[in-house]
Amino acid sequence: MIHFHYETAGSKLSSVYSEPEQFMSVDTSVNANDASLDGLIDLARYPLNDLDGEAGRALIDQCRRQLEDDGCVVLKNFVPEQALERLERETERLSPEAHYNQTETNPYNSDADPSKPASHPLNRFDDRTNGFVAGDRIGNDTIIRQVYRNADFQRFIATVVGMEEIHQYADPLADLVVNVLREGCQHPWHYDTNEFIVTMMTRQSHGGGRFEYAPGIRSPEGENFEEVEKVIDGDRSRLKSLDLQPGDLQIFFGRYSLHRVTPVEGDKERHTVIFAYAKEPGFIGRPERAQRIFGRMAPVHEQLLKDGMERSDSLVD
Ligand SMILES: O=C(O)CCC(=O)C(=O)O
Ligand SMILES: [Fe+2]
Repeated sequence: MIHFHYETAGSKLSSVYSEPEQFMSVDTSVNANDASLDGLIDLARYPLNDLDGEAGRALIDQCRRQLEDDGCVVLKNFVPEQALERLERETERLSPEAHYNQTETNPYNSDADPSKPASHPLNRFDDRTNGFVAGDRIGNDTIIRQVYRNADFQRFIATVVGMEEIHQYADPLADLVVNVLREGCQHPWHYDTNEFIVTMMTRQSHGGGRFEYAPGIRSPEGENFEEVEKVIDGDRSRLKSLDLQPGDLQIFFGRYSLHRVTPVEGDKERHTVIFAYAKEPGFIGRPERAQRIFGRMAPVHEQLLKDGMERSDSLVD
């Protein structure tokens, strides 16, 4: 029996994007591990299949240290050269399925606050113009889903982020998502709802499309609005900018680090894959969010909407 977990006000691991895949399908069960990482990941450099070995432990240590230092770790060329082309073709093939939901958002994905000045971060809205390919469009035979479902990969991520275990989302739209940025499109300054996300770039644009972030600019102790306002005004003094390349894997704690993807220049799309995991099994994003982000719901969301609305007052956006 599947238990549903809703995003609640206190929830740290909620779905920003995606919604589910074939909910009842055995293939999507938690901890499935039906495909080897051989050839998909550079296991010589990143021994995910031997994390208890010396090299594995060194890798974990290094990732943890970097995450502690600035909430972000990038594993360059995680996907080896010979698999890159297949990977790029894969998201290229999937990208026409992207749903574009052009909206204006502030960094908090919230309403404006008229009691604050126009310059206040809560009142700073910018275009969000990226598209998302939902998880149920990403088949079990794809490279990216094989990586997503792989037990060694999951164990690696869990160990690095310091969680006993992590689980695939039970949400068929939000579990695995391709983020598509076309020419002129951007993902403006924001925080993630998820405590951490794992992304893999599969295609880089000719220009722009840079990932920029302000490490740890806010914390559970405070929003630090003053500093956030400076960043939005163009102060780059505390920013880090990543030159992500296809095949790089990024693990990022986006809840405390303000971040954005700058506008894409040129006619080549920028693609990143977003792997979403949760602390508990059975996690499903809110139906309204699925509708907003993917332009539709999965059957499981419709069911939740029918059954669970009396709990809606405890849900946040
Ligand atoms: O595409 C990326 O590099 C990251 C996008 C991002 O920040 C997000 O989807 O929340
Ligand atoms: Fe983000």
